[in-house]
Amino acid sequence: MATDAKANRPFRLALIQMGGVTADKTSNLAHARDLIHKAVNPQSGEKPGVVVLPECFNSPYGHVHFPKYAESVGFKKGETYDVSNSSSDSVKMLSQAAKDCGVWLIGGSIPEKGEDGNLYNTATIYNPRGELVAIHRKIHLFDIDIPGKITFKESTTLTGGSELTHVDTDYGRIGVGICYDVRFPELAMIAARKGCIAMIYPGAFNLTTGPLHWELLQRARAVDNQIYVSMCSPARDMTAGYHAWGHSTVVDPMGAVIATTEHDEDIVYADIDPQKIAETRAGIPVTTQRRFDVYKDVADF
Ligand SMILES: NC(=O)CCC(=O)C(=O)O
Repeated sequence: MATDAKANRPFRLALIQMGGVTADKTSNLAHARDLIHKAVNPQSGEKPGVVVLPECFNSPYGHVHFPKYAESVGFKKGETYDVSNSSSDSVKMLSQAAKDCGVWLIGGSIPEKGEDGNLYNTATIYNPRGELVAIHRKIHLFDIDIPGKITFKESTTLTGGSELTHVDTDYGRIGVGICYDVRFPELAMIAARKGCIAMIYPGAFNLTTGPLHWELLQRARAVDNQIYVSMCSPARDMTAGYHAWGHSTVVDPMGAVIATTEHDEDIVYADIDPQKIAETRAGIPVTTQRRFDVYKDVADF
């Protein structure tokens, strides 16, 4: 198990279950900015250290919309990215909001036009100085067909990313995935073994799979890996083309749901305590009982 993550510290996590995403990108960005400011000024309680927006917060969700809303992010791994020169209105807004509010910001996801000309579903992540420190391109595209219920094919216009994302924050290392990525247990398992204290997924499940799988998948990823797991959804809008499940949730390392909501616009807060990970692993020591000598193919990462 990797040990080179920064020292872990407790923090408050805020999930913005944003509503009112329309065809007007400018108004979506303004609303997201207002909600970030609202999230860091809760009526009571401590300021959150990490704030999360949902999947596809600046555009309607659907493959026909991605080409029209796509922006060039321009981030190159390992390089300092000058956000002030960015051509992306979304990146500029998110960077400024993270800086103004002094928080780590997992900026949901946006349709991104990559340097290779492909389109990606991309999360951009900022430190409290407003610097863009990482991006995550959704690896597993949401291509499903449940006859009579839901057919969705992100790959019509999007390309899947090919890198895992682990961000060293002031509170510890955090893994990031996007929505359908949660169905692939390898992401959370590798993140936990690389020292992540949490996996956070901006996401937008639907009314068919949401009731069955949204919470189940988060609890499964948490219990298997003894880390915090959280998903941040948009609010549900029955007038939109895609009906999101909502229920933004935080699950602790024992698999307990410690914060959640229904489907309207809301901000969900939870306290993340690395000590809870240590206690869980001491009590149920699966992290040291693994038998990679028996299933060694899985250990090759
Ligand atoms: N936006 C998505 O990736 C949706 C994933 C989803 O609904 C699922 O069931 O998986």
